[in-house]
Amino acid sequence: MPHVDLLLIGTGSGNSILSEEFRDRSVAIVERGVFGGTCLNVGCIPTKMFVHTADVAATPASSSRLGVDETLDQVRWPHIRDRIFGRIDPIASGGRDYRTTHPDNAHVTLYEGTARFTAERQVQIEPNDGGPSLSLTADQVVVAAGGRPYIPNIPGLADVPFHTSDTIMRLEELPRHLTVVGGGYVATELAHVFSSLGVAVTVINRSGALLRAEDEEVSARFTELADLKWDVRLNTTVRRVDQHGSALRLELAGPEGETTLETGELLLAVGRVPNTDLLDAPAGGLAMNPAGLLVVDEYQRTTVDGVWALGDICSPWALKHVANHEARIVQHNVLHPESPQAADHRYVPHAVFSSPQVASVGMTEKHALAQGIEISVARQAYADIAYGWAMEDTTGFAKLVAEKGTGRLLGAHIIGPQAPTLIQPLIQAMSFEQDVREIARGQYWIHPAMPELVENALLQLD
Ligand SMILES: Cc1cc2nc3c(=O)[nH]c(=O)nc-3n(C[C@H](O)[C@H](O)[C@H](O)COP(=O)(O)OP(=O)(O)OC[C@H]3O[C@@H](n4cnc5c(N)ncnc54)[C@H](O)[C@@H]3O)c2cc1C
Ligand SMILES: NC(=O)c1ccc[n+]([C@@H]2O[C@H](COP(=O)([O-])OP(=O)(O)OC[C@H]3O[C@@H](n4cnc5c(N)ncnc54)[C@H](O)[C@@H]3O)[C@@H](O)[C@H]2O)c1
Repeated sequence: MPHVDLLLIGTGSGNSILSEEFRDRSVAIVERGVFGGTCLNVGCIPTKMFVHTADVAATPASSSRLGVDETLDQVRWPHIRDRIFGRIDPIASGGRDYRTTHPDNAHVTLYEGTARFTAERQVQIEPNDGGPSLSLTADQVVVAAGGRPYIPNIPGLADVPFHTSDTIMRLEELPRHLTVVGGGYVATELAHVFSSLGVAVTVINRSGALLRAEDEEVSARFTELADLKWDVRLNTTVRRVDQHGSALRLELAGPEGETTLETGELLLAVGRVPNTDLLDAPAGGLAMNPAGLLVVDEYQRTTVDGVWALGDICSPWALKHVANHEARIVQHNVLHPESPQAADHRYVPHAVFSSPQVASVGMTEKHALAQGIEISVARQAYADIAYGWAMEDTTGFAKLVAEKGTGRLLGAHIIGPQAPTLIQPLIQAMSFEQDVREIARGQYWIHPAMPELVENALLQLD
């Protein structure tokens, strides 16, 4: 049975581990899908390329309030789709070619197939081309096998065509109507994309608010604004789906009782599941938590000696910046076992690139109160800063949660233009434990730029 120094499962964030310091080690990589993983091929990168395009397409709809009357003449979907994937696909194949043919990677073998544990640090690989399976052992294993869309158990689903985030971005043509099931990141980002490109969108959400995990005021504002653009059905579930001519017919149960809805395309965006089942983690001795994530300690060590994990296979955040951070930790710890580093998960921020945009770090007001912390809460509207006047923004705001007395920032939540960019100084403040008074007063804030939103929010804290 072949043996390698290092076995890497998954080429998303895991692929970045192989620096030149690994050149004297034999390495095997196993990848069952497209080289480069979720973020590059079907996740962050294409979605944000579509989101930017959608933002541009949506501009005419909001420009008349500034006295500029614009119209959207045409959306050329095949051009947009092919422009985006015409950039991404060569990066994925280039990454694969680099690992398989470049002399830098003479010590690396890429196996294209599915790895499944058969013992500790031992896998069986089922090649994608149907060839004979192969077993492999390794001194060290890095599991970076990510996750995939969760497919809910809806009667009739197996007999109809439906989409997940893996497929919807490659549609042949735009439908007249799209139904999105879910109310989280993927649902709200892709609803924005398709509605801005001219598709009528219905969002079906099981709970009573979109982006329900956000601070309550942010989630409520987002839901209120979404309702103005999309047909939002809250507290509603899909009971059944059937093909009806060229359309799909959904049977819904919601506040109005049982209703039906006809739609051109169906997008399921109801969360993701880790790929631990495909790996047969228990056969490798790897412990999982109740959510199916691999159990790791602060050094990203699994429960088996010499086996490490990173990213969506073990991380409750399922965010690319977290996977990247964990990849750097694993890289260091595999190379320098004598001085291991711990991952820093203290203040993990996130952003939702919908319309409006949302960004958040740390505790919501509700979480802080639940912990019995005495808090000061500040709210600053975009409408009350100079750049907000320039944009005629009437709905965005920043909300800060700080500990009373100490000046310690506990959480920051922004909804509105450029929220993911505006929040960065607050992430920095929390990570470096800066006093909010010092950040507000101890530096210049460019006038009249958008970060005055953050400055003014900080100045309001008690
Ligand atoms: C639509 C969408 C948009 C997103 N947008 C953002 C965003 O804006 N910002 C952000 O921070 N995050 C975003 N994310 C999340 C982000 O993409 C993931 O957190 C990140 O890509 C996870 O990286 P990973 O390396 O853990 O896993 P992946 O990139 O999923 O890599 C895992 C790889 O392992 C392979 N694999 C799995 N099982 C096996 C096996 N048994 N054998 C061999 N290979 C296997 C898979 O084929 C895959 O290529 C988005 C996700 C989606 C779906
Ligand atoms: N901007 C970003 O960083 C970004 C963008 C997209 C995805 N992601 C990552 O990918 C993950 C997956 O995104 P997502 O939007 O699929 O998940 P999510 O967890 O954000 O949202 C899932 C939604 O589906 C609903 N839901 C769950 N089970 C359901 C069921 N059985 N029936 C009906 N509704 C159900 C939930 O109430 C929620 O509204 C995210 O958690 C995030 O980590 C990140």
